[in-house]
Amino acid sequence: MAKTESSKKKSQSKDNQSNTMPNRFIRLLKDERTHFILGLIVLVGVIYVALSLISFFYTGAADQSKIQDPWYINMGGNDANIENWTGAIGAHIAEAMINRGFGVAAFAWLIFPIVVGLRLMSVRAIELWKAFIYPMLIMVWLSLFLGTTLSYVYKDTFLFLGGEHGYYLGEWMRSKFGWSGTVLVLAVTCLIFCIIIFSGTLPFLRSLFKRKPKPEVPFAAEAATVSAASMEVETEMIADPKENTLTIEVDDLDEEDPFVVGTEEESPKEESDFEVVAPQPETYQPALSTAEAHHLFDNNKPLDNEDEYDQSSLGEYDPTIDLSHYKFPVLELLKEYNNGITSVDMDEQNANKHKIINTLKNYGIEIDSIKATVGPTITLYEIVPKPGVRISKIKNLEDDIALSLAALGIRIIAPIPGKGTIGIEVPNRDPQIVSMRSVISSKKFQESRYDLPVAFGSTITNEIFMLDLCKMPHLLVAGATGQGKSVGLNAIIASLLYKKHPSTLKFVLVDPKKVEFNIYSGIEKHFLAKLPDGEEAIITDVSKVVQTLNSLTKEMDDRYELLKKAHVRNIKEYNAKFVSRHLNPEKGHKFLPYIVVIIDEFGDLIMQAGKEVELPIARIAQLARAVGIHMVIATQRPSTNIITGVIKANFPARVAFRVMAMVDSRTILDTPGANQLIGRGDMLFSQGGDLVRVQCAFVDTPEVENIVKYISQQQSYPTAFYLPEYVGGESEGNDLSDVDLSKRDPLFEEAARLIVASQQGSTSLIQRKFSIGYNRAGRLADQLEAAGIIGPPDGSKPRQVLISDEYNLEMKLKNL
Ligand SMILES: Nc1ncnc2c1ncn2[C@@H]1O[C@H](COP(=O)(O)OP(=O)(O)OP(=O)(O)O)[C@@H](O)[C@H]1O
Repeated sequence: MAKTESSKKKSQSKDNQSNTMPNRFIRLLKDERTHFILGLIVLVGVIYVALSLISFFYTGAADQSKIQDPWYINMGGNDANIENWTGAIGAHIAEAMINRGFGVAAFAWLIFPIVVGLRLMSVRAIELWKAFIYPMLIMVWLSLFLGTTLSYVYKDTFLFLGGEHGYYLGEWMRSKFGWSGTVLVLAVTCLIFCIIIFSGTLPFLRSLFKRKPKPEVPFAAEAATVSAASMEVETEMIADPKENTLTIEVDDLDEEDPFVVGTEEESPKEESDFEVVAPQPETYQPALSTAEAHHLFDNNKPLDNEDEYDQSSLGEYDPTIDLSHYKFPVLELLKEYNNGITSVDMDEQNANKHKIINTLKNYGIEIDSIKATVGPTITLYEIVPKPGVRISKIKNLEDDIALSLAALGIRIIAPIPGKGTIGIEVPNRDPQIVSMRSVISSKKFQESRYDLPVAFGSTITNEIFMLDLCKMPHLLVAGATGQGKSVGLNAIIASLLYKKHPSTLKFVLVDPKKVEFNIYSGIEKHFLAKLPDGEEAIITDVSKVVQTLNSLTKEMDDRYELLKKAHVRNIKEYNAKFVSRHLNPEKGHKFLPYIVVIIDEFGDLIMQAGKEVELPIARIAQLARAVGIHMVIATQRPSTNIITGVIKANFPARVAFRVMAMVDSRTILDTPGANQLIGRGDMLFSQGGDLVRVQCAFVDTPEVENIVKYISQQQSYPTAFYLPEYVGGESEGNDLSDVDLSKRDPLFEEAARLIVASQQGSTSLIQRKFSIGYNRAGRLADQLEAAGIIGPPDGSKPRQVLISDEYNLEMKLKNL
């Protein structure tokens, strides 16, 4: 009972406290209605003052003589017969603001109270400092301008257009700086205000200093101008023919623009600055003549020009000597699909820009700027969100943006690595073909000094995308059927054919589908490698594939043997030593061409031959880099039973064409993305985690036929390049296929370290060191052989140790 009494008292005293005068007053001030009423009062005041100012122009002359006290200090003065519409007070306000103050510019005083009023009424929230500073700057300047220029009429009029402020300040400036100084100050301050206040000023001023487009660079100008005109877009084009870039700066005056001039939510600067860039291929060359092309490629050949002949007569060996008249394929064999130039459809660009901005806005995401880079098939919109926007929020809008743009293949990169922006990739309405010809004729390809140059195509920013297969060192290509895989493989082969002499490169082509590589049979004696008893150089039969792969592992072991004898670490050093005649051919030394193994539909092989194929592939992938054997394997079934852990671990470079499911993309690239591609050669390249979106160069069957015909008509070697005969099939090979590396002996790693440290592949050493029986040591040796750490048994001699140091061993153990 007593408790309730005391709590009652407590609540009463609380009520009393909250009802005290100051509290009530604070509540009143916070009340929404109070704000509205105050805002309304301020706006009414503004209207009153505005009317007084307007009225001043009509009644000022008549009232002038009645206003003795302009600042209205003596309010009890004679106010009779004042004609100003707002009475004596209004007349005095107008007189003070206009004539005694800033002239007509005095209207600028009204902006700030309007903004305050609207804010109080919660009608519009505009930043107060902007509403104060900008009008003040304009008022001071305008008053000075009018006061200076119209000073001579001040004596004859009741209306001082610049006010006394303008007049006296102008007088003072003229006395200090003279007329010309005053004009200069006015001009410069005007420019500074414009730069601060209007965002279009700076691009406009810059464009005045930039070079005008030349008539001989007409690309895309027409399209852009036509569509720009139809959209009432003020478009300014700057084309630099030397850099082959086209920059279009757009001042979009579209009334649909969501910003309202003068509001702070979207200032004109932020959305009207829409830069569209369509970088052109760095050096696009029109078709070279055959003669020029010969010249070009002859110069590029590493060892096939006349200088080298001279050097060989001085003692250097020339590996190309047998086919010294070999002519590299010429550009004319390839087709021109377009002029290699990306045109810009401003209509599309602006529409996409608006849709992106509006979609983001619908989800409450404001942006600072947006820029478009137009590529051959994809446009990259780079946006800078306003501070405070969470990146994951934008990333989650992928589907909504795709829906609003009604386009497939939208990819959001948030953030773009190395830049502070967010990228939205949108497919172009009219995708352009990147021709193999434009890629081959590019400066980058022509001047490349890569050992195995592979030109894939063009990036979004129209740069030629090239890689050195030697460095990759193997490549995994995957993509659903019909998305451009075969074209991609042909592009790889074609770029190598354009750069390599038959003496320096051999292909092993595996084609279980039997249709893709048949076209290359014409260059068998120039460029293909095969088994000595192989009838066809293009391998289509699964049993032949197994034999060929095993033969390649033998070639690899033989090459390692040669490298070891020559005391060099890799094929490059070996060949250099051989060319300089430091290696005796009588001792089995020979010039070693690179071998590129290309396997189309690797999935079919794994399904049919399983481990028989996987193990040699894994072994070659692990070891063959140093001896110049590189693999490109392609599959349209990117499932985990085909792209196994062993394959993935050994193929760090991967190309993904479009796949149908995100899980497939993850299998190939370890990340989603390939499921969002648009097909027809749209691909993602990944190495070490970095993803690059590339439009694969298109090379059609007739073009490949032309290249093959051009080469096949020339003098060739008498036969294809013969791979060594594979002899270990019945004995060690069979034993090894029984070895299951997933069930390794617990001593496996210790034994491997022992063998590599001692460089002795001896089973009895393992037996002794670990005090184990002969059978277990033998099993360990077999496992070490299957893992590619030691070679096969060699009679009574210890087995060869294939790993030279502990570092390489650790890498290998990690990948097992
Ligand atoms: N880079 C490209 N540029 C333009 N179009 C392309 C490109 N690559 C492929 N295409 C188009 O896609 C079609 C299919 O390409 P391709 O034959 O390479 O597919 P694929 O993935 O090898 O299919 P499959 O696995 O069934 O052989 C081509 O005929 C061509 O029309």
